[in-house]
Amino acid sequence: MSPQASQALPPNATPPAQIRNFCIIAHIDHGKSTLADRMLQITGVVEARQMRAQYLDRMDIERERGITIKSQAVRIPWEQDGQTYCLNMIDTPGHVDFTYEVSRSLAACEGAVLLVDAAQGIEAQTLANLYLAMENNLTIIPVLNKIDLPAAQPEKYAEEIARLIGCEPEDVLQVSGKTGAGVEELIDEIVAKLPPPVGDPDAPARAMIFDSVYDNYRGVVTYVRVVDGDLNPREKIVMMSTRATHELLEIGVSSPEMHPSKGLGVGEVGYLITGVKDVRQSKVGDTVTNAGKPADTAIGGYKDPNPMVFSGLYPLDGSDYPTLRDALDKLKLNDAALVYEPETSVALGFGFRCGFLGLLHLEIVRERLEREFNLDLISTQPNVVYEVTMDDGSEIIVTNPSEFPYGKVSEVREPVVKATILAPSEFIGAIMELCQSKRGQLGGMDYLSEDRVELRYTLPLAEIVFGFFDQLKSKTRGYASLDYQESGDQVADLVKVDILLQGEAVDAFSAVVHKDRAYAYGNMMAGKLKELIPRQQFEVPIQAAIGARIIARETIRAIRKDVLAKCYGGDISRKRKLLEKQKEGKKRMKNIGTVEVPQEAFIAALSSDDDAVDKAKK
Ligand SMILES: Nc1nc2c(ncn2[C@@H]2O[C@H](COP(=O)(O)OP(=O)(O)OP(=O)(O)O)[C@@H](O)[C@H]2O)c(=O)[nH]1
Repeated sequence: MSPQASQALPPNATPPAQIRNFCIIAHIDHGKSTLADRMLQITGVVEARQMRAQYLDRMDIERERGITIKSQAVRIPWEQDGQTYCLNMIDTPGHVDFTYEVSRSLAACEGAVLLVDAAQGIEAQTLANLYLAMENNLTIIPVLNKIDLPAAQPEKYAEEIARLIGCEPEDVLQVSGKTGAGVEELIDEIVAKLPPPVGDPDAPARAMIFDSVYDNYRGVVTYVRVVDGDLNPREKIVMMSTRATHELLEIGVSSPEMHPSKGLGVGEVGYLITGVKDVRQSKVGDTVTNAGKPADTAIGGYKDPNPMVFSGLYPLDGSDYPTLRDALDKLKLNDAALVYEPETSVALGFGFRCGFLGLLHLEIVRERLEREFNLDLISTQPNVVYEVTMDDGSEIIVTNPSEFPYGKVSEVREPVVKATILAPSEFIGAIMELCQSKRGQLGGMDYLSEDRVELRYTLPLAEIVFGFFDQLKSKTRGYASLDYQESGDQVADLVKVDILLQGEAVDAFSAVVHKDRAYAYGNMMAGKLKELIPRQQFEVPIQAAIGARIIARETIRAIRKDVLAKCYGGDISRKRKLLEKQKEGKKRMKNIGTVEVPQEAFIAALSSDDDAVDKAKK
């Protein structure tokens, strides 16, 4: 580096030659967090006594479910050949719903540790993440983990990895995050193999945001990787996608607690605090530059988060609606991908239609609402976003099946994904059958070893949303792994099926399904409701319809439920008690026209698990 260049660096910045930025990519449960923890311990970043399992996963839900939702960076010092290096480990979220965040974390690195469980071998997510890393031109360090396990087969899987990335099996390192074996050698390898970051220290500052987290006390903490120039405290910075200007109140590095610094130079990774209160003002993928000396072009690859799956969320108890609204407002501060708007449903009352990145995202949001805000919620069947072109050329975006237009529709498009499925080869037939039944198109098939195969399919996202993963697991006795990425949309023959109670459509049960599946859906829903809705004093027809055409019908016969039937003799207080109880129960009834439907019936009919149906029948 020239002396001039080093002058441009803020006083405490590390010269790029001594920096290594890396991440760990792995399939879920292959031991990424355990390895990251061990690295922090071995390098003395976290003292052994402070160490708690999965130091980097902060949220309770993350720790309980053992999954990593939010990415984060840690600075790790490392001595090698008398030289002190500064390693930045960027933690990537592990689940398909967060692919965009993964890709931004990767873009902040020069290299990736490809971690594979030595007892499991390569899985679908290993591949998906590897492809993303290769797209970002990262140097890959292949590593087998959990070599302490008796079931480990390091030779077999080293061969598999070598064949995949084109190296020798001997080049695959062997470590155990649990015992610490091989971890020091791995850190040495990171320093030796990964290229140092390259950037222009004299150019206007450009830093990429790869994560942004809401903190109750400090507001939004933004994690960045500086590409060119430098950022210093008290400067005015600009977010290039929105042109919004903020003052840099604090800048620093996390190791892993936050330490303020005098600035960040080329190749460095750290955090910024500007006092903004909403992660939407500090978006992942955006470029930060200096307001006084702004850069002309942003770092490529920025994308707005795009909700892929929608579902209605309703409080079980209508009076909780304001609490739900406040809770969503609070969660939004920490979750740039969550969108919602108020919605009313005849069946479920007041609630919100919410958009999520995927099913896991939906589950996490729902769980946080229930746990952190003490809410009981009903969520409607998740659906994807449809684009409808009408005969007159107008376009409608449908995020709620009950708004799907009738008649005069010229074309409907639905989102599709490219799915990678990995499984033992004995299951090829079962997997193909399943994918075919879900309207999948085979894109290709490769053998990773003689008994394990990778299948690539294009599938409608809507089919994946409807329990695909569970079916895949059960058809392959749990051996298959799945990963998918959005891949545009396709024209499809889709119709809306309405469910009518006594001639009145119940919005919560409307669904957009493929034409060939309409009868099956109609019959299934009508059958389920017949079991769930108690008999009334009059006959109630349950019908499934496409527009005005009825495609399925069930009938609930008339009867009044006589709660006193079992009450012989004349104990008036007992009788009164039973009648009171019946009245109480009626409060929990929703009226669809003149039909009274217990809330439990809605929950059970909307839920896919059979226990709920059994419970509601009791
Ligand atoms: N025997 C053995 N078990 C390990 C090792 N590393 C991790 N494990 C275990 O494997 C399981 C998964 O480890 P995690 O570190 O949570 O895996 P992860 O890849 O971070 O998982 P996600 O965050 O869900 O992606 C845990 O039960 C660990 O205790 C290892 O080297 N040896």
